[in-house]
Amino acid sequence: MPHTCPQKLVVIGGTVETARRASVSAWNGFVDSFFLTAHFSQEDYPYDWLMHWLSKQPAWGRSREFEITTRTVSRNGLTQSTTGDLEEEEEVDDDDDSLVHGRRKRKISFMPSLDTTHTIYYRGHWLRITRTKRYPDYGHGSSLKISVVARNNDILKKLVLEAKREYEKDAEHRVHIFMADTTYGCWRWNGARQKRPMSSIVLQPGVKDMLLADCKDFLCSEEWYAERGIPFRRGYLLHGVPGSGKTSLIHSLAGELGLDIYVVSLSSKGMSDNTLTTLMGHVPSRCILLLEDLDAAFTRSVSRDSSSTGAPTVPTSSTTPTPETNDGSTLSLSGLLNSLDGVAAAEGRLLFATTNHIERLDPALSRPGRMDVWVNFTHATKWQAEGIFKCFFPHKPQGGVPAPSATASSDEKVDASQKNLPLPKRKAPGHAIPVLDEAEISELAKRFADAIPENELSVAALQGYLLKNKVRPRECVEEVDEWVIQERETREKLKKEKAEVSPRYATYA
Ligand SMILES: Nc1ncnc2c1ncn2[C@@H]1O[C@H](COP(=O)(O)OP(=O)(O)OP(=O)(O)O)[C@@H](O)[C@H]1O
Repeated sequence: MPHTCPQKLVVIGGTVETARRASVSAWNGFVDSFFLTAHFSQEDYPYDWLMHWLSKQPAWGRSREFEITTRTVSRNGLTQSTTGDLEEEEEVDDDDDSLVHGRRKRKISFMPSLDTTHTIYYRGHWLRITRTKRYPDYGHGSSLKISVVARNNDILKKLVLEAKREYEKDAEHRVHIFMADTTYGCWRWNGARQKRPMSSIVLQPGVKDMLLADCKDFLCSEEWYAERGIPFRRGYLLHGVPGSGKTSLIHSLAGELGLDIYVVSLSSKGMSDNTLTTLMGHVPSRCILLLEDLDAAFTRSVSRDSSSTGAPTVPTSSTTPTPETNDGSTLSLSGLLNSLDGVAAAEGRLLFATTNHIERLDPALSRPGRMDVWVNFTHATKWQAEGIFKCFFPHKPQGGVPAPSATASSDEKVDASQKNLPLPKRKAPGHAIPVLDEAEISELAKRFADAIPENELSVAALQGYLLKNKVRPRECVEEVDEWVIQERETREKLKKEKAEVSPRYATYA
């Protein structure tokens, strides 16, 4: 019979497949009965510690199946972004020529491939490691399963602690940033940035020290708060003109205090009372929670300039929710207040909020208890202009070694023997930066500050000008008057253009 063969094959194939599945499930049952198993979800830190630890294990050299990636996959900061050529490199090299051509070499990582069980020998035990996708349909959310044959879970505890220690050692010089994902109501790791030295932020004398001391004092006062029944939280409101260093200061403080930053943009699409409450419930106890552009949350104005009305569109009564807006956002003032103060809100977090328009904030939001410390950021003062100039152009002091600069990298050291040479050059990517002596830098910085009008231009604008002249300290000072005139003209032009588009702007500006 011509039809018998395929039918037989189907039956045989089915039987073999059923037998295979039965044996796999029997084997898994057998293994599970002997193994201790720990699960780690991507949403939580231990997952990152272990992925970091795994990526460093020499055992990967012998593994027959693994994933190689250059994409940013976790908050451990080991992997770099975007695609790269595998044969090209293994590490980023600071002296690399490719930097000159605007392209950094990619760092590659070995990771356990998905749905494959890997076996690694660790402290006298064989670990079985499996990474799986938790939400394959959505393309995110991995989890890690580690099984080991052992009498108790000591070995797993040791493993997690070792992975944590290694992770923290590597993360020491970085600040991890997490962004709110309003679609899933969770936090997504967004990258790890090099810590920014506090010395690179130029503010009026005493401001940085005051903030740093306040944060440190708060972080070690948990008992004090508990004894008095005060919620263990502190809020800082940084308000003022754009480009004055609010965000930079927060990043710098996070580095100094060794805290991660959790960023919420309240005006983002899909933000609602429920989402915000869920997010707040998942903020860890010691971190910086950053609410960006607090005033934009309720105006729903895309523009942050003075032409928007500024009037909150929510009723000032803190109990009435806002109607749903076009972008699906249903965040209300009461929702925001509840999520900041509610039972789900994390204890021990430092809340930083930034705004360019403090006058638009509802008093309920900025009252003490929610925002305990207010700092006003203005346009650059002469004092700041002098400070930022000195940051850009470190001097060669009496000893011959240039003072560390905020913008100088560690390889930008000048040998003491160069002390008496005219204009020694410092190495920088593609440039030679002249190192002047202290007296000359001080004099140039003073002249630069004299030419900068008090409280008129943003520090960001000064930084832009200095960046353009980063290898020309003397010329930079000679040409600064001309630059100020140009800046004023540009601003006037912009103002006029905006006034034409929105006549109301002229009134406010
Ligand atoms: N006071 C400052 N000291 C050093 N650098 C500064 C200062 N102010 C601004 N800058 C520089 O200007 C740029 C913008 O600064 P930043 O983003 O911190 O300003 P911001 O006040 O948060 O602005 P916005 O309100 O628009 O968010 C950064 O590159 C930063 O290095």
